[in-house]
Amino acid sequence: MYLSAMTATALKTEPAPPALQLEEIRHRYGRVLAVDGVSVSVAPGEVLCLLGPSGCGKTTVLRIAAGLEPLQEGTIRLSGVTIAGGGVEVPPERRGVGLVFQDYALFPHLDVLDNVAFGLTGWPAADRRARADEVLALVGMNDYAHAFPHELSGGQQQRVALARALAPRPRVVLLDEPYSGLDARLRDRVRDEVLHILKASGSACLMVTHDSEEAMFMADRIAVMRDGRIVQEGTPVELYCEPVDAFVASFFGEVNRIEGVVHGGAVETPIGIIPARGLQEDTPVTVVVRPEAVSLQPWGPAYADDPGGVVEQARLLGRTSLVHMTVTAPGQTDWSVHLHARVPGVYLPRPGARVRIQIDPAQTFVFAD
Ligand SMILES: Nc1ncnc2c1ncn2[C@@H]1O[C@H](COP(=O)(O)OP(=O)(O)OP(=O)(O)O)[C@@H](O)[C@H]1O
Repeated sequence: MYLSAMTATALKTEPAPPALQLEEIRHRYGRVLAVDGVSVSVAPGEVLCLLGPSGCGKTTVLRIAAGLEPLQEGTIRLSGVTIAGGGVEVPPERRGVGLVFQDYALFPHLDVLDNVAFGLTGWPAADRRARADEVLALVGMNDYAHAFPHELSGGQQQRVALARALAPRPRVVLLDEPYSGLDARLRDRVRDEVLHILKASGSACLMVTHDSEEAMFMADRIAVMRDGRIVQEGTPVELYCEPVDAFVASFFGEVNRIEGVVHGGAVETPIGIIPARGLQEDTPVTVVVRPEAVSLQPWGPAYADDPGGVVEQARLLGRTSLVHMTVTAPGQTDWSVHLHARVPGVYLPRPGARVRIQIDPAQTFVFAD
């Protein structure tokens, strides 16, 4: 086929529209403003996780994207085409979107195979069967092809629901806590498989979770939500290493918090002087220190001027050990904080032992209160 030079240039330079784009979504349940101006886009082949605590509005965003909740305000586009907003409202079954929702149940009167094949309308019979078998094998459920949903555990039903959503190779997949019914070992395997399936299929995925580790495992980008709004969006590395506030920092694992006040561009604390760039004199602040930012060494006389802690408890958690300490400011007896350190491997100093502490500044943050 002949393309004019101009068309060819346009084809080369025109970026593909997002597979899914939500713009300024607002949603009320009666007087509750559940979603307050959420905008996100997911590129083809990208996995974006909405991460936030219970009640922050993330499921509502996903339900609106799916069409399970009518859009009240905003616009939704699929590959650049408006499917909801401005008087348009395409019903869920015509959006070409794969859904795995807690309440989007399997069809009770169909067996597992037929549930999975259901969405493959228009496929030749042999291809439907082959594709259904293929996705059931991917989620480890091909032995149950002829079982009915009521004969399966919650976790097994969830795997079938995943297979059903992925079978038609949709452009966009919406997942709401898709692994919540699975035990830890199965969850690790299934989510690993789902990630590979999504990446191989090129489907864009918007996933909701309250579990930061799950979000970091799955996501190319994460949008953290609080009270109906997105408070920070970025790659997992950006969110972990440059959180915008203590809420985001603490969402990526338990943190130590130390209250203080900025003096001369820094905050003096029992664990040392922490730089507080860009914050005004006398600003009350919270210093956030990840437990993995704290490294420990047995105490020695050479460390007399360094911050030191007295161990209260030490527990092995598997790959890491968690050490609870009281840290007292050098040269003072009545200014101390309780601090947790997470150290690799088995490191279990006995209660009462003195340890020298060092803090990794890259994992220590100062936020104005
Ligand atoms: N059908 C409904 N009717 C009334 N209020 C609702 C409804 N669904 C959700 N809400 C309210 O809207 C807010 C957001 O709920 P949503 O389920 O979207 O949050 P979430 O972040 O997904 O929480 P969870 O992780 O617990 O599912 C909450 O305050 C919730 O109580």
